[in-house]
Amino acid sequence: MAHEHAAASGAQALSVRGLKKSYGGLAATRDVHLEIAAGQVHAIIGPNGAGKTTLLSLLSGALAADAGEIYLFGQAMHGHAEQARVAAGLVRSFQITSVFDELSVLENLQVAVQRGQHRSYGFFHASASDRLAREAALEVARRVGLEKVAHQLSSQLSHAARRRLDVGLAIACRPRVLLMDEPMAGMGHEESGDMIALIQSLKQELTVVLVEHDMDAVFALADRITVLVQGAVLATGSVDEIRANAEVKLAYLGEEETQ
Ligand SMILES: Nc1ncnc2c1ncn2[C@@H]1O[C@H](COP(=O)(O)OP(=O)(O)OP(=O)(O)O)[C@@H](O)[C@H]1O
Repeated sequence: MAHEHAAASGAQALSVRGLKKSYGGLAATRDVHLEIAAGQVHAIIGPNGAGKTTLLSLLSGALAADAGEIYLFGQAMHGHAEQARVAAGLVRSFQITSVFDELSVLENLQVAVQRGQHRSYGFFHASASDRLAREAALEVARRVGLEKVAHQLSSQLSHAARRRLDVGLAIACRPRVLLMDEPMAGMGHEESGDMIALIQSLKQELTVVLVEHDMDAVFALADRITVLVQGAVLATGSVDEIRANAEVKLAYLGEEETQ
């Protein structure tokens, strides 16, 4: 597969150059440059209001950047709408609104598979394509540990199961780079552990950009960490480099002191 080849050759999954976004007078993203290697979990951390969610929204295309370039395995994504980025393999998870409460887990996954289908099974006619979509949806349900509740209504899921469904919906779109916004939010210790294991398992297939406040999860998962402060990149490095970085410690200490 091209993606595996890319991972093996150390290719950049995502390159971000000079990305900028202001809300009125407030610069939420200031000239952000990022290089995210294929097959890695790359965490984005930073104090509240640092611009992490804004950055993910700019990458997914939910927000239009004021300036800058975004490349997915060398292919320009800037200037493309969100759906075109999804089709190219740049997919954001945890957009809770994308779950249809009145559909079962499996039906939700099937809708997501069919949305991303033109990339893979577009040449089959409708009924064969429906069957393949259902099989693919079942496979995704297994993949995220929801096979036992596959026929339950999505509205009946626990919080943790719903978050797994969010991951499943994103995987169903066959991402090459998965953007995850606080996957551990609102989870207990054990549920977080399960989510960490799930994200760890995804690394074999894709690249993950992870925004997360739970530092235990970040340190367990990340190959590289980028620290954002006031919309700008303060530092990028390995877990050990970031933990030892005096400027990073100061940025967090500064936050604690003001709270
Ligand atoms: N729609 C908006 N309009 C105006 N300002 C906004 C908007 N969204 C975010 N901001 C501001 O932009 C800055 C960055 O916000 P953002 O949500 O991206 O940060 P964050 O790092 O994700 O924060 P948190 O960790 O609290 O989720 C903050 O100062 C925030 O108040």
